[in-house]
Amino acid sequence: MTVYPRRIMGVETEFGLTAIRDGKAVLGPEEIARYLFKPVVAQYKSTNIFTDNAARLYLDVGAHPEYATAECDSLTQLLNHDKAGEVLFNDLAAQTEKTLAAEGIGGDVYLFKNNVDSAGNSYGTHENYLISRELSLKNFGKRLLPFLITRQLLCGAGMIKNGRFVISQRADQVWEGVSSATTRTRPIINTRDEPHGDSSRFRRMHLIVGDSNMAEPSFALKIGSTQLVIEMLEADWDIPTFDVVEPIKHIKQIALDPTGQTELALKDDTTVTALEVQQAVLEAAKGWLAQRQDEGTPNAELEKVVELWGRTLTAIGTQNFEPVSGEIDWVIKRNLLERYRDRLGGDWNDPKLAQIDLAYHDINPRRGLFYHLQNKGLVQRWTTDEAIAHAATTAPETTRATLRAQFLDTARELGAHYTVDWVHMKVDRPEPQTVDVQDPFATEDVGVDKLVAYMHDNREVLGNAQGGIRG
Ligand SMILES: Nc1ncnc2c1ncn2[C@@H]1O[C@H](COP(=O)(O)OP(=O)(O)OP(=O)(O)O)[C@@H](O)[C@H]1O
Ligand SMILES: [Mg+2]
Repeated sequence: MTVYPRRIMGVETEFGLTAIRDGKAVLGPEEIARYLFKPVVAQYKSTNIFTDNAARLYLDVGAHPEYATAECDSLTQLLNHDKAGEVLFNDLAAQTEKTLAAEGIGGDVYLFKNNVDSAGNSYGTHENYLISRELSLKNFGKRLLPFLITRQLLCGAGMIKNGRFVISQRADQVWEGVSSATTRTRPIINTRDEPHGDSSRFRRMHLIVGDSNMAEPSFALKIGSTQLVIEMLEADWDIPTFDVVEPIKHIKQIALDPTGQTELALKDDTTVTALEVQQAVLEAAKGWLAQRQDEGTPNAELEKVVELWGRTLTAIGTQNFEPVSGEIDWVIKRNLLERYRDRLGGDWNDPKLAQIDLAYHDINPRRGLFYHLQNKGLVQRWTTDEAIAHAATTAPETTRATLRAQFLDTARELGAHYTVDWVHMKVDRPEPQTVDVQDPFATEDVGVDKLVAYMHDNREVLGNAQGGIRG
């Protein structure tokens, strides 16, 4: 089986959005979303565009703006591009506040990187991992499930729900293990076959089970641990298998139990705890990493992942969370909420606590509670502001995304009439010319070079700078 130490990955994040003036929402959800996208529409005539860093920024049906990172091939790079999405949306929010003020509507615009709004509606954070076409996704997915249902112990974002603290926001929102339908049955692993690449070689595995993360180390642990498990399964590494009878029932129970002691019933009539599953997978990952090919995500980064993974499981086992209190989202948030709860009289149902819960996810670095903690040095960094700022303007240099960025750069500079998606790039004039890059690992492509040259050669007759973009 092909093992991909260098693997294409992308993360899609939907955001919560509202504009508040004097404590009240000033516009309906769809209206405020339209305001947020006004600068995008003014520039690109569309609410579905590829940005200069080759990511996709769009407004789907409903009112949750989405950012899908460009294709990345290593962990910290993906983190930088995920955080770049916050930067771009935060800029749009600032512009929207100015427009609202100018129109006499006023209000502060809030974007929340979380997964549940105050009415209980859920929106997603989707992880995409390239895997080989040789794999049966159904089988592969089933073997991943025990890890995925317990992964929330490492990287849940936590929230108050029905008067108590739960460690994951999304655990309640998935209804199935592995299937091909997204909206109707919300499977943890979506088998819908849209590889965005050569379908004879690649699959794109689409996971919808994770929470959005604010803390950089939590994001790194979520993606890094998953990468290691995928590699081990591809390599047929000796990784313990757990035939869990009812994974979906357990995922909800695990969210309620920060001790990790939830008993998972196995098909051989024995049980294992959620924490034991994670410990067993971590032990296997350590062995794997010791001989892993140093490609894609550097082994040095994955060693940091494994170290944090171990420290987190120890914290859960001993219930002494001090050693991870600046790294794991649900732990950081629970500490914060408990401090306020005690001050407010001890009731988890206090509406002020719900506000704090939400304010943690505010992406505005000068206002959000998470950023307040990070700016004070109470939350640890995995990357730097400089690297994030670079990712906000520059496509990943090591994947197909860099080709898309070159194409967009020329097309936009010369005012070409063009369309683009993950695979295709097309210029309409003077004659329609389409190039597809079916290999997401490619950083050079003769067809793209020719298309760029074609635009330069025909700069006088390229179009009227309308710049229609297809997602
Ligand atoms: N071959 C690939 N393997 C893994 N990930 C990929 C591949 N090609 C693209 N991606 C990533 O997949 C994500 C696709 O995002 P997009 O929002 O367009 O998702 P979708 O699932 O195709 O569509 P939608 O969200 O509209 O249903 C991006 O983050 C992108 O970087
Ligand atoms: Mg999407």
